[in-house]
Amino acid sequence: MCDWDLINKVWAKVEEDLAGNGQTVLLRLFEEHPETKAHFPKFKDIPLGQLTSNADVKTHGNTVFKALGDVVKQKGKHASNLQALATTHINKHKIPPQNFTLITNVILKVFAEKFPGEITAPAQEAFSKAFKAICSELEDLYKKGGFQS
Ligand code: HEM
Repeated sequence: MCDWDLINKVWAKVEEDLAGNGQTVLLRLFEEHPETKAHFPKFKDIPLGQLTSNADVKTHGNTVFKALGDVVKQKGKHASNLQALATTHINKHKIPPQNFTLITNVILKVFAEKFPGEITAPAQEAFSKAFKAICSELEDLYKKGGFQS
Protein backbone atom coordinates (compact mmCIF):
# COMPACT_ATOMS: atom_id res chain seq x y z
CA MET A 1 0.00 0.00 0.00
CA CYS A 2 1.24 3.48 -0.84
CA ASP A 3 0.76 6.34 1.57
CA TRP A 4 -1.18 8.52 -0.87
CA ASP A 5 -2.19 10.99 1.87
CA LEU A 6 1.45 11.73 2.64
CA ILE A 7 2.20 12.03 -1.07
CA ASN A 8 -0.69 14.46 -1.51
CA LYS A 9 0.56 16.55 1.40
CA VAL A 10 3.92 16.99 -0.32
CA TRP A 11 2.18 17.54 -3.65
CA ALA A 12 0.38 20.59 -2.24
CA LYS A 13 3.85 22.12 -1.74
CA VAL A 14 4.86 21.14 -5.29
CA GLU A 15 1.75 22.93 -6.59
CA GLU A 16 2.93 26.25 -5.16
CA ASP A 17 5.07 26.41 -8.31
CA LEU A 18 3.86 23.57 -10.51
CA ALA A 19 5.36 24.90 -13.76
CA GLY A 20 8.72 25.82 -12.18
CA ASN A 21 9.04 22.44 -10.52
CA GLY A 22 8.10 20.64 -13.74
CA GLN A 23 10.64 22.75 -15.63
CA THR A 24 13.42 21.86 -13.14
CA VAL A 25 12.62 18.16 -13.56
CA LEU A 26 12.65 18.29 -17.38
CA LEU A 27 15.94 20.20 -17.46
CA ARG A 28 17.52 17.75 -15.00
CA LEU A 29 16.20 14.81 -17.06
CA PHE A 30 17.80 16.23 -20.22
CA GLU A 31 21.04 16.94 -18.34
CA GLU A 32 21.38 13.53 -16.66
CA HIS A 33 19.93 11.46 -19.53
CA PRO A 34 20.65 13.42 -22.73
CA GLU A 35 19.09 10.69 -24.88
CA THR A 36 15.65 11.61 -23.47
CA LYS A 37 15.78 15.06 -25.11
CA ALA A 38 15.87 13.40 -28.55
CA HIS A 39 12.28 12.22 -28.03
CA PHE A 40 10.96 15.79 -27.94
CA PRO A 41 10.54 17.30 -31.43
CA LYS A 42 10.36 20.78 -29.84
CA PHE A 43 13.62 20.44 -27.90
CA LYS A 44 15.84 17.92 -29.66
CA ASP A 45 17.69 20.45 -31.83
CA ILE A 46 18.16 23.07 -29.11
CA PRO A 47 21.36 22.87 -26.99
CA LEU A 48 20.67 22.18 -23.31
CA GLY A 49 22.19 25.51 -22.28
CA GLN A 50 19.55 27.37 -24.28
CA LEU A 51 16.67 25.32 -22.91
CA THR A 52 17.03 26.78 -19.41
CA SER A 53 15.36 29.97 -20.64
CA ASN A 54 12.99 28.28 -23.11
CA ALA A 55 9.36 29.05 -22.24
CA ASP A 56 8.11 25.85 -23.93
CA VAL A 57 10.08 23.75 -21.42
CA LYS A 58 8.27 25.45 -18.57
CA THR A 59 4.91 25.03 -20.31
CA HIS A 60 5.60 21.34 -20.87
CA GLY A 61 6.82 20.98 -17.29
CA ASN A 62 3.43 22.31 -16.22
CA THR A 63 1.63 19.84 -18.52
CA VAL A 64 3.57 16.87 -17.15
CA PHE A 65 3.16 17.90 -13.51
CA LYS A 66 -0.54 18.66 -13.97
CA ALA A 67 -1.04 15.12 -15.31
CA LEU A 68 1.08 13.60 -12.54
CA GLY A 69 -0.85 15.59 -9.95
CA ASP A 70 -4.08 14.19 -11.41
CA VAL A 71 -2.66 10.68 -10.90
CA VAL A 72 -1.59 11.42 -7.31
CA LYS A 73 -5.01 12.83 -6.46
CA GLN A 74 -6.69 9.55 -7.44
CA LYS A 75 -4.91 7.92 -4.46
CA GLY A 76 -4.36 4.67 -6.31
CA LYS A 77 -7.51 4.64 -8.47
CA HIS A 78 -5.55 5.98 -11.42
CA ALA A 79 -6.12 3.25 -14.02
CA SER A 80 -7.80 5.56 -16.54
CA ASN A 81 -5.16 8.28 -16.06
CA LEU A 82 -2.36 5.79 -16.76
CA GLN A 83 -4.22 4.32 -19.71
CA ALA A 84 -4.48 7.78 -21.29
CA LEU A 85 -0.76 8.45 -20.72
CA ALA A 86 0.25 5.03 -22.05
CA THR A 87 -1.89 5.45 -25.17
CA THR A 88 -0.31 8.76 -26.23
CA HIS A 89 3.23 7.89 -25.14
CA ILE A 90 3.09 4.55 -27.02
CA ASN A 91 1.32 5.59 -30.18
CA LYS A 92 1.97 9.29 -30.64
CA HIS A 93 5.25 10.11 -28.88
CA LYS A 94 6.80 6.60 -29.14
CA ILE A 95 8.53 6.78 -25.76
CA PRO A 96 10.16 3.52 -24.55
CA PRO A 97 8.70 2.62 -21.13
CA GLN A 98 12.00 2.71 -19.20
CA ASN A 99 11.95 6.50 -19.64
CA PHE A 100 9.23 6.65 -16.97
CA THR A 101 11.65 5.15 -14.47
CA LEU A 102 14.26 7.73 -15.46
CA ILE A 103 11.89 10.69 -15.01
CA THR A 104 10.40 9.45 -11.72
CA ASN A 105 13.91 8.92 -10.29
CA VAL A 106 14.79 12.48 -11.31
CA ILE A 107 11.56 13.78 -9.72
CA LEU A 108 12.46 12.14 -6.40
CA LYS A 109 15.96 13.59 -6.51
CA VAL A 110 14.71 17.11 -7.35
CA PHE A 111 12.05 16.98 -4.61
CA ALA A 112 14.64 15.90 -2.01
CA GLU A 113 16.77 18.92 -2.97
CA LYS A 114 13.96 21.47 -3.27
CA PHE A 115 11.77 20.33 -0.37
CA PRO A 116 14.05 18.96 2.34
CA GLY A 117 11.46 19.84 4.99
CA GLU A 118 8.69 17.84 3.30
CA ILE A 119 10.70 14.91 1.95
CA THR A 120 11.13 13.08 5.24
CA ALA A 121 12.18 9.42 5.19
CA PRO A 122 8.51 8.22 5.17
CA ALA A 123 7.64 10.67 2.37
CA GLN A 124 10.65 9.50 0.34
CA GLU A 125 9.53 5.90 0.86
CA ALA A 126 5.92 6.72 -0.09
CA PHE A 127 6.93 8.43 -3.36
CA SER A 128 9.42 5.73 -4.18
CA LYS A 129 6.77 2.99 -3.74
CA ALA A 130 4.11 4.92 -5.65
CA PHE A 131 6.43 5.71 -8.57
CA LYS A 132 7.58 2.08 -8.76
CA ALA A 133 3.95 0.93 -8.87
CA ILE A 134 3.06 3.53 -11.52
CA CYS A 135 6.05 2.58 -13.71
CA SER A 136 5.25 -1.10 -13.45
CA GLU A 137 1.58 -0.50 -14.33
CA LEU A 138 2.67 1.60 -17.32
CA GLU A 139 5.00 -1.19 -18.41
CA ASP A 140 2.08 -3.64 -18.34
CA LEU A 141 -0.02 -1.23 -20.41
CA TYR A 142 2.88 -0.92 -22.87
CA LYS A 143 2.98 -4.72 -23.19
CA LYS A 144 -0.78 -4.83 -23.78
CA GLY A 145 -0.43 -1.96 -26.26
CA GLY A 146 2.18 -3.93 -28.21
CA PHE A 147 4.88 -1.26 -27.91
CA GLN A 148 7.62 -1.68 -30.51
CA SER A 149 10.79 0.30 -29.86
C1 HEM B 1 5.77 11.43 -15.12
C2 HEM B 1 5.73 10.95 -16.33
C3 HEM B 1 5.07 11.66 -17.49
C4 HEM B 1 3.87 12.33 -17.52
C5 HEM B 1 2.89 12.52 -16.37
C6 HEM B 1 3.72 12.85 -18.87
C7 HEM B 1 2.64 13.60 -19.30
C8 HEM B 1 2.50 14.10 -20.57
C9 HEM B 1 1.34 14.84 -21.03
C10 HEM B 1 0.10 15.16 -20.17
C11 HEM B 1 1.55 15.17 -22.33
C12 HEM B 1 0.59 15.92 -23.26
C13 HEM B 1 -0.64 15.11 -23.56
C14 HEM B 1 -0.31 13.77 -24.21
O1 HEM B 1 0.20 13.75 -25.34
O2 HEM B 1 -0.52 12.76 -23.52
C15 HEM B 1 2.85 14.65 -22.70
C16 HEM B 1 3.45 14.82 -23.93
C17 HEM B 1 4.69 14.34 -24.27
N1 HEM B 1 5.50 13.55 -23.50
FE1 HEM B 1 5.14 12.94 -21.59
N2 HEM B 1 4.82 12.50 -19.61
C18 HEM B 1 5.66 11.79 -18.81
C19 HEM B 1 6.87 11.25 -19.17
C20 HEM B 1 7.48 11.41 -20.40
C21 HEM B 1 8.81 10.96 -20.72
C22 HEM B 1 9.73 10.21 -19.74
C23 HEM B 1 9.07 11.31 -22.02
C24 HEM B 1 10.30 11.11 -22.85
C25 HEM B 1 11.50 10.83 -22.39
C26 HEM B 1 7.87 12.00 -22.51
C27 HEM B 1 7.72 12.52 -23.77
C28 HEM B 1 6.65 13.27 -24.20
C29 HEM B 1 6.58 13.92 -25.52
C30 HEM B 1 7.65 13.88 -26.61
C31 HEM B 1 5.36 14.61 -25.54
C32 HEM B 1 4.85 15.54 -26.67
C33 HEM B 1 5.41 16.94 -26.37
C34 HEM B 1 4.96 18.02 -27.33
O3 HEM B 1 3.80 18.44 -27.26
O4 HEM B 1 5.79 18.46 -28.12
N3 HEM B 1 6.94 12.03 -21.50
N4 HEM B 1 3.41 14.00 -21.62
